[in-house]
Amino acid sequence: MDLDWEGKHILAPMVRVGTLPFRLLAAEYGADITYGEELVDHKVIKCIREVNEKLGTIDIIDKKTREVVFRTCEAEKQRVVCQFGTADATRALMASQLLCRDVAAIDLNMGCPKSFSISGGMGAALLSHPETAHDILTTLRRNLEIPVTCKIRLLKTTEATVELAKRLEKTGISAIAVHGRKVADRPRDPAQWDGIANVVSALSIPVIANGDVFEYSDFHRILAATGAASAMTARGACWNVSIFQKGGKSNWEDVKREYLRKCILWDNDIKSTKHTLKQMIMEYSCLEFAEGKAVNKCQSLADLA
Ligand SMILES: Cc1cc2nc3c(=O)[nH]c(=O)nc-3n(C[C@H](O)[C@H](O)[C@H](O)COP(=O)(O)O)c2cc1C
Repeated sequence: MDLDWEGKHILAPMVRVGTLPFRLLAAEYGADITYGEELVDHKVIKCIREVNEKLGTIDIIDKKTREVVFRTCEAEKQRVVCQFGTADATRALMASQLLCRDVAAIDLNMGCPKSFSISGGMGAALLSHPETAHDILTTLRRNLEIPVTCKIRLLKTTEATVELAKRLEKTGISAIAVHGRKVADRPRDPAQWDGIANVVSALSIPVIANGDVFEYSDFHRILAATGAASAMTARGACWNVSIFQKGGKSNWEDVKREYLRKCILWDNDIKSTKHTLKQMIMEYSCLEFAEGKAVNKCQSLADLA
């Protein structure tokens, strides 16, 4: 069954941030669809799927190291999207098959500009290899029963972006997220909402607009400016995940406390927990102050608590 992609407020994929506690908290504040952090296919195909009776979760665990690569639970099954970093259709399918019964959709990352991704032919490298992206998406579409989507950036020209988006649409994907920046742009460069609007005008499938949603009212602004079906936020949510709340953001201290409470409840990875807390502190305070220094020193969730 397809997901409804219309009028949704969406948590963007974020490495080291978008793990189970963060996604559940986003949903509690009002996020309709929550993307997990990018999972690299090479890593996932070395994993097994285990039911964790103690926590009530489904865990995708590395066979050798027992590292939890992805953790989810029944409560988010209808809204969690699993994003893959991949450059190969067979590997992408093998990785997807391990967890497709536990998630609402599978997404292909076509926007990550980091050298690790690009050098492996993943992320933004796929923007210049549409034939590979096409191969991956059609393979996933033909073999999976859940919706398949992808997330792109803008290309150098409007024509190129629209041509790519149309080509991807033909693979039968359910929706496409467009981050309104080019590969060379910095996060602080303003997102080009008009670039997203051009893709919306050219496609029939739902477009998810992404870039510079920092307040609840920005969801409506970006939808009005682009004509997109739905809107997605990354940094706005990372800094204060209560951005999804209609009545305005909650107190930052309360959000941090609730995030940590959920991390303890779901036994979240300490590195991911620290990283996320540090992102929050950097935005609203400073890592050099007592709290930031204390978080830096912590080695366990108990220390953080
Ligand atoms: C901490 C962080 C991690 C990110 N990780 C991913 C990722 O795993 N996959 C992805 O497609 N984009 C990733 N992005 C990009 C965001 O999903 C989003 O496209 C970008 O930040 C623009 O949205 P914003 O202006 O709301 O921040 C990440 C961004 C941030 C800030």
